[in-house]
Amino acid sequence: MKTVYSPLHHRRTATSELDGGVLIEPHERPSRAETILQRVRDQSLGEIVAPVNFDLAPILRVHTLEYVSFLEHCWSEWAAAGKPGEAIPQFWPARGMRQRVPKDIDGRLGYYALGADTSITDGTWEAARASVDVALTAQRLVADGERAAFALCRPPGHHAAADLFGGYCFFNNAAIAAQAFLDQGAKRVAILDVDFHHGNGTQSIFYRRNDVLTISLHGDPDLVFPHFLGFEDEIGEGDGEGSNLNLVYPPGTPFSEWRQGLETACKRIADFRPDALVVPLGVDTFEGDPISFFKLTSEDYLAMGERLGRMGLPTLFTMEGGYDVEAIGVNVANVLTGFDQLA
Ligand SMILES: NCCCNCCCCCS
Ligand SMILES: [Zn+2]
Repeated sequence: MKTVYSPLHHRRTATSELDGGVLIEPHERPSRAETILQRVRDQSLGEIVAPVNFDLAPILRVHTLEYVSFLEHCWSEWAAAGKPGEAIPQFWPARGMRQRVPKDIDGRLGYYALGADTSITDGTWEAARASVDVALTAQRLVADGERAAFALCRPPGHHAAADLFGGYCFFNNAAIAAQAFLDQGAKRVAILDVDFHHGNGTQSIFYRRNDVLTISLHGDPDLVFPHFLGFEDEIGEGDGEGSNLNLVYPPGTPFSEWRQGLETACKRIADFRPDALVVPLGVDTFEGDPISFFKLTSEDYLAMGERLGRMGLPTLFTMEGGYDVEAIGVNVANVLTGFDQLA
């Protein structure tokens, strides 16, 4: 399987993440992508491909123009306001407040943020754009006939909604790629999010549509980020009713439990008869992950990949979460190896 990678992810090197009331070194750090890339190379999983540069058009098929413009100018506006640290939202249009975009950068940051865990810094825009190019280049490989491709995206994307950033995400790489399949003639696309956290952004982007089936297996939002979406009664709305499936699991969930959800998801996808499958691949389901609570082992990722391969669908993997940096390379490569073994 080919891997698409861009060194421009290094432009996203935030130094602060607000966590537990203090600023820590961000969990979502450059070494994640470098560790994965090294393992892909060590395992000779396939060619490493540089991305093609795309313009804003594919992004604007998913995200609003105002949001994109906010992301492009946020850092310069923040710096121009003389703020000493990295751009961290502090004020939100909370319940009972007006849902409008103010002029002031503090107000604009809060309007477009779903959390304060994701600092915006110099270079974030460039890295987020490159991450979309990585996803769209991998999508093009699959659309042109590759059985599968791995978009080594950083920053990740599955928490980003049409006009929301957070959870370390800015552009929803998987949603943009899914929309690209449709714009290139696909009738139906399935998105199966295996990250530990609910793919809230992806769900909300396609929630009222029936041409994209969105499925997510994740930790109980009552107990973990994103907290306010991802419950099992969210099945889609309007034309999209029945096109969203959330499978929620408790702390300590092992692969033996998790894989039953994977089976349910695979059956749902087979019934949907998609032309392509997009897999937002987070490996923060790993037993050693510092911010999650499932108990998958590194070997389990081989079985996960193998099951996905058995779907027999053109498949695009987009890198999402996974914060045990020591283990992330093995865990990601195991999914891809498991998938490929059926090639
Ligand atoms: N104390 C943990 C803060 C977690 N912040 C959001 C997690 C985003 C995961 C993206 S896959
Ligand atoms: Zn995650």
